[in-house]
Amino acid sequence: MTIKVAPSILAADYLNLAHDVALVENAGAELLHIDVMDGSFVPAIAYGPNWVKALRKVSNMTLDVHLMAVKPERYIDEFAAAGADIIGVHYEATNHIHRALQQIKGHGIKAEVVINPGTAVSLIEPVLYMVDQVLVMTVNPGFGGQKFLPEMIEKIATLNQIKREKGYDFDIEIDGGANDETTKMAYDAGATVAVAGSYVYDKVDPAAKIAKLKEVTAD
Ligand SMILES: O=C(CO)[C@H](O)[C@H](O)COP(=O)(O)O
Ligand SMILES: [Fe+2]
Repeated sequence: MTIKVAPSILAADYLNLAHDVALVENAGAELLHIDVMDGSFVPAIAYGPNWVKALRKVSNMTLDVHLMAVKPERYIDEFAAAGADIIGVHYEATNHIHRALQQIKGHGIKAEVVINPGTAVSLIEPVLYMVDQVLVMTVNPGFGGQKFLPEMIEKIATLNQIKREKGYDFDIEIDGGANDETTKMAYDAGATVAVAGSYVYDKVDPAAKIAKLKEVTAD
């Protein structure tokens, strides 16, 4: 087994997005990570549902939508209709995380709960029975190109232990600062999906970077 790779289009060439997406799909990336930023939960603004609709037309990859938005309930239906396969909502962004996850599942797609570096795994334990994926932020959300926080490895191990003890089968995803070294560390702790933005889209050879992530996590 190897880690599944989810290139983040935040680091792609926006004017040649179709090309950059095809490149990672042909290189074996399983998911495409789409960062949605509302200018409030995080300072930046990025990618509305029309982008997901357009990407759906050109890609068969699993479209992995990371909603960095306050009250994400307001946007779930639109992103599901646009063709998202997975929608992730931040624990910190809503008073009603359980209801938001129910809303996602109501569309027949995968539901993901996301935690910031400052949020403990114990806070999301009550919803772990109902999620398909847990995203452990390995940087503070909002920007690409930040440094991986090694302290987050312990959270991955804790989630992996809960998964085994309770018989859950959610994926564990990391997002932020992924490279071959940090992805290997996360994989060894139990991560099953790595989002990689700047590491993959380094303008040199995205296919080689994906191959490297697969190589270092090959069992
Ligand atoms: O959610 C995100 C930022 O909030 C991005 O997915 C993340 O930053 C990916 O970029 P990089 O791999 O360059 O760290
Ligand atoms: Fe992200």
